[in-house]
Amino acid sequence: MPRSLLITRIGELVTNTPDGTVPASAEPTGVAPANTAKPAGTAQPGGTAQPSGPGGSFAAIGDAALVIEDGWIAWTGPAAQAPAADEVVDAAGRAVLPGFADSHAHLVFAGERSAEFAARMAGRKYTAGGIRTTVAATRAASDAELRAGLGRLAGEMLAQGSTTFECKSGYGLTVPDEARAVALAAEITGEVTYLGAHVVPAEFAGDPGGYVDLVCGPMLDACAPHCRWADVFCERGAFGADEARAVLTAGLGRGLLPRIHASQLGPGPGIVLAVEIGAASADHCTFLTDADVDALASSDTVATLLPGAEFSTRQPYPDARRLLDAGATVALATDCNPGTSYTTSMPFCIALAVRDMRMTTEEAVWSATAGGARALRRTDIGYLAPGARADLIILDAPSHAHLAYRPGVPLIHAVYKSGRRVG
Ligand SMILES: N=CN[C@@H](CCC(=O)O)C(=O)O
Ligand SMILES: [Zn+2]
Repeated sequence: MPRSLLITRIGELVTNTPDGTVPASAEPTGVAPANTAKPAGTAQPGGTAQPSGPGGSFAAIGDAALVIEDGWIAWTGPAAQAPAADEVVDAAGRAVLPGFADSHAHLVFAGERSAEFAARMAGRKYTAGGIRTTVAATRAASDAELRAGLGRLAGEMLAQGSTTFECKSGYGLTVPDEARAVALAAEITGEVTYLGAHVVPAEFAGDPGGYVDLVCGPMLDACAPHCRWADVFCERGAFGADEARAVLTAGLGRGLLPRIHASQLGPGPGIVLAVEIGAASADHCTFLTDADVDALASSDTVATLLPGAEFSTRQPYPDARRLLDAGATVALATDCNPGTSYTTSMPFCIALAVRDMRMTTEEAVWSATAGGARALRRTDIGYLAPGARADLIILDAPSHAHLAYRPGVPLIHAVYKSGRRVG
């Protein structure tokens, strides 16, 4: 018999309905379609779920409980109806949420670029060229140094409630350095992304086509065994549409699913390309055209917004409302990297999204959990109902809204991954 754990006296249990269905054992209330603006609802027991939008729904139960068996959610519902279990945790009125799914992070690097950040705050503009500074430091670092940095950042993420995170290469840009980056990333996450096409390294400045050939050929061969995803920075100063298509098509040929950095620094072809090629996600989406919004709204490609990057580069935030109102699925992620967004905090990104991108608290939490799961094409995380992995967080607060209402405050009381307490 599997050992069971009951978490009870939950003030607000955020369940989510990522696939548009209502969890069988729960009667969620306070349900707001993730794709429409709704006032914050207070979770209460009983009531009826509203039909969900194409991007799934935020849903929550008040005075709730959940049961974990063998690392999976076995039951959710009103605390008064909770079944007995081998162990009991008293949440004492705290909120319980699915763990955050951070679907965009660059964690394998050495050095830091605080001087570049300070110069930007003093008025200098961000350019993709800063990436080369980190490439030089990363190439010079030992495996042990890179592994230590990766472990530190992964620890920060877990402590702030990210139970799943993606990790890209992209600061090596030689065959051995990229292969080393993805191998190190694979030691700590299953969501490893090959980003050999981050920028053209200085030694290929006179031969960008030669670099794309390397990325699509020997570098891909060396990296593919460690990766699930291929990515490309499709932007002026990095790679154009044809090069991006070549890289993502080559990745598909090796079984790597596509995702893309698109329209971060200006409007460009990346979002439409992402939809055309069936990418799981188009990331940044800071500069949107009507065609971009239409393409995202009529596709399975998630728009992953990275407000930490706009915060740290002092750019305008992406227009989340326009995407949501058009029916696109929106995810939030940290974009943790030493250049444009040196944060590992999903709560910080949620606060920015609510305060500065006019997302409701429900939409922001859905996007940071179920939205991130969608962006990673995962059906086992991002929600809490039978069938979901028991990846969850207990907040030191009675409701999810506190994540935006109390910005900068460490609100993560406990973190469970596959039913085991890890933070
Ligand atoms: N835009 C491309 N890559 C990173 C920035 C990397 C850097 O500046 O080091 C990003 O997602 O923002
Ligand atoms: Zn990025």
